[in-house]
Amino acid sequence: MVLSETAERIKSMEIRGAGRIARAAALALADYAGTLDTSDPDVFRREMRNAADTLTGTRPTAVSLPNAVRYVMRALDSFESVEAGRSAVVRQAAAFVEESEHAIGRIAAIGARHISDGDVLMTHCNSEAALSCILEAHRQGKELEVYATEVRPRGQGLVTIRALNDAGIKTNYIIDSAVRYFINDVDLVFVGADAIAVNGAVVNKIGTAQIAHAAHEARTNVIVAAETYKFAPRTILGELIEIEERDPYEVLPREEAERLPFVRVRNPAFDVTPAEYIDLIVTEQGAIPPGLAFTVIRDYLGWKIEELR
Ligand SMILES: O=P(O)(O)OC[C@H]1O[C@H](OP(=O)(O)O)[C@H](O)[C@@H]1O
Repeated sequence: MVLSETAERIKSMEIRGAGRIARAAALALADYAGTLDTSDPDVFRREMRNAADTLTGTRPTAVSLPNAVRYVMRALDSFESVEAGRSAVVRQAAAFVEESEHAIGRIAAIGARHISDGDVLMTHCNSEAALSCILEAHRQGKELEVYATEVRPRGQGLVTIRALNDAGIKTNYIIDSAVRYFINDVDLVFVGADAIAVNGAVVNKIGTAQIAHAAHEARTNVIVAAETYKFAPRTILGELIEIEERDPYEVLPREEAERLPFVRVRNPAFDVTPAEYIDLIVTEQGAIPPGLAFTVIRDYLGWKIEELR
């Protein structure tokens, strides 16, 4: 697939989910490296950097995307020839995809341990990582019931309830604003993440913070399932994670919006849940309290203190 096509499919959310976006970007770089018709290493490196920038510019919040691109582009830190560079990019992209898919399996195994037989769970949006924990607990024979939210305006909850239905899991499909209405029936909230900051704050689909707040009030634990490559190294430097604000016409059709000149439609795609509303973060390397997020960045994303000077 042409790189620009992958970039467009990520931007339009045809390719969505922080993990899927990361894998699609890695493979797009590998494909692109194969198409570059040059024998000049400098031209090759420049064109690959342009491609990397195109991909990372598609969705600003999910740090899995720049982390994946950075991981693949490390193949070009030093290479003797274009052919060597091309092969290195393809190998690095394949390695990322394999590790990313393996991570989901590890997260499922670790996350399922925190789900008890008879639990009533709540999940939000469509997170491959969070869903893998729920499906694994079900596969282990644990009796489960799930509340899944609709997730306005793009309706990712439909993807989730289809997967839960296909697995034969008793599911309640609710509108986003019904979370606090049902939260007292829920034993555990399980969600994914698009980014995790060094202080343990979790960026995820809009509405997650409200769910976590309602869960905190109801003394219901909140578990976040996320691969280590969703942790955001640059938040160590105090950088904030950009919250993507998407097309207002996803919320209100253009013809209606144009009849309301005094109305501005706001459409943030994510929000930030403070660490104090998160009880556990399950990664493929193990489960940590949000206060230990820095150790993941230090130990798995290669960011040591000296690199920040
Ligand atoms: O990587 P996985 O766990 O699949 O998804 C992580 C998060 O990415 C999704 O964002 P979007 O629907 O792509 O905007 C949701 O916010 C989901 O929780």
